[in-house]
Amino acid sequence: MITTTGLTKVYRSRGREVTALDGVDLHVREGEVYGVVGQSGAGKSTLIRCVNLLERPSSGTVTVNGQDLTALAGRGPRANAGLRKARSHIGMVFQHFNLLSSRTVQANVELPLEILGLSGKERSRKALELLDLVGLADKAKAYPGQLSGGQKQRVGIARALAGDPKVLLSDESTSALDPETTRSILQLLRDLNQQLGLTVLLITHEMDVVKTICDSAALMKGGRVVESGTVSELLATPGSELAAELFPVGGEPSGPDRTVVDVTFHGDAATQPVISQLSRTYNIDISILGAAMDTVAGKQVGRMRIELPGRFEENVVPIGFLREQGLQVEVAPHGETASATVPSPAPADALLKEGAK
Ligand SMILES: Nc1ncnc2c1ncn2[C@@H]1O[C@H](COP(=O)(O)OP(=O)(O)OP(=O)(O)O)[C@@H](O)[C@H]1O
Repeated sequence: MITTTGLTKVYRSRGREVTALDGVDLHVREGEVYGVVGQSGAGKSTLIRCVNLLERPSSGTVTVNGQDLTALAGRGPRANAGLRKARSHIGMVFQHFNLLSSRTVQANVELPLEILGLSGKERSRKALELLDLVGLADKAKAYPGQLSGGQKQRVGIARALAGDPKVLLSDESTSALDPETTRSILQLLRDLNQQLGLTVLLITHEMDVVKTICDSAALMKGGRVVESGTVSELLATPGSELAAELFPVGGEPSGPDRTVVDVTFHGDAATQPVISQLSRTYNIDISILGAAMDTVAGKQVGRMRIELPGRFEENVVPIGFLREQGLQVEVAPHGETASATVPSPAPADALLKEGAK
């Protein structure tokens, strides 16, 4: 539904150049909720603004619903009309709502419909229908100043849906809201995604947002996408930074001569009693050092850091057992769990690398 290829944006101001996007390839499938995360300055806002051509990329292409927007942007006087039309099918929701305070809630939702040239009667019908969809039918005549932050964002979402978009772009739409309101807005976005088959591309700096509603995610750093995939794929990727941030597990080994293993559960494996099976099969005591379980896209997933008695060489078979159960298993290198007291001869290091594959 959304594809960017080699998307690059270089800002030039006062003789300085800033490369905000550096060859971004993004693939968002139809009907999915896709989250882009990254630290401040990573290029997230620039990316989302380039997707609907609010910002013109320096190079690369943006295709939305099969239409190359970058080609539309460059073709003479009629180009803008084509781009405006294409853009009307891409809704956008903003962090600070961007509502007009002098207009009623209904008139705010009607604004894009005025631009699309709908008659007064049609505008009114559509706006009321959209306000009903976002749970604000009773606030049509209120002004934005009379609404809570969550209600204002619902108006913003209703307005974004006015052009019957296939795609909704959300730029930190819950960052200005408290946790409970955030949850209700995320739920609304999820409901709209499912009811209307809406594809949602959102940018956020909150991992909880990704955990709550995203099917897929990408991590941006320095204008590049450094990791991307479905949440399940990311969890199954050894060393994935996104997976570790989504399910952070801590915990230090209780002493030397212990093997620390990070186990990722997802899919069917998440519901199997693997830890007790492991303990019974090999007659070993297992300590849980840390764990984070949650439901992502309706499926239980999580990570657990466990400690097995003995060094890695003595645990090769139990670790193999965990892998056979379909679990993602990573053996923590000695240094990472601060077990500096554990001597680490070269052959064991080689095994650790093998074990961490
Ligand atoms: N209009 C502009 N002119 C010059 N530089 C810009 C402009 N907009 C963004 N930048 C620079 O581009 C880089 C990426 O900015 P961008 O706002 O896309 O990052 P971000 O990941 O969205 O950050 P944040 O989470 O803080 O909004 C930054 O170095 C920023 O200073």
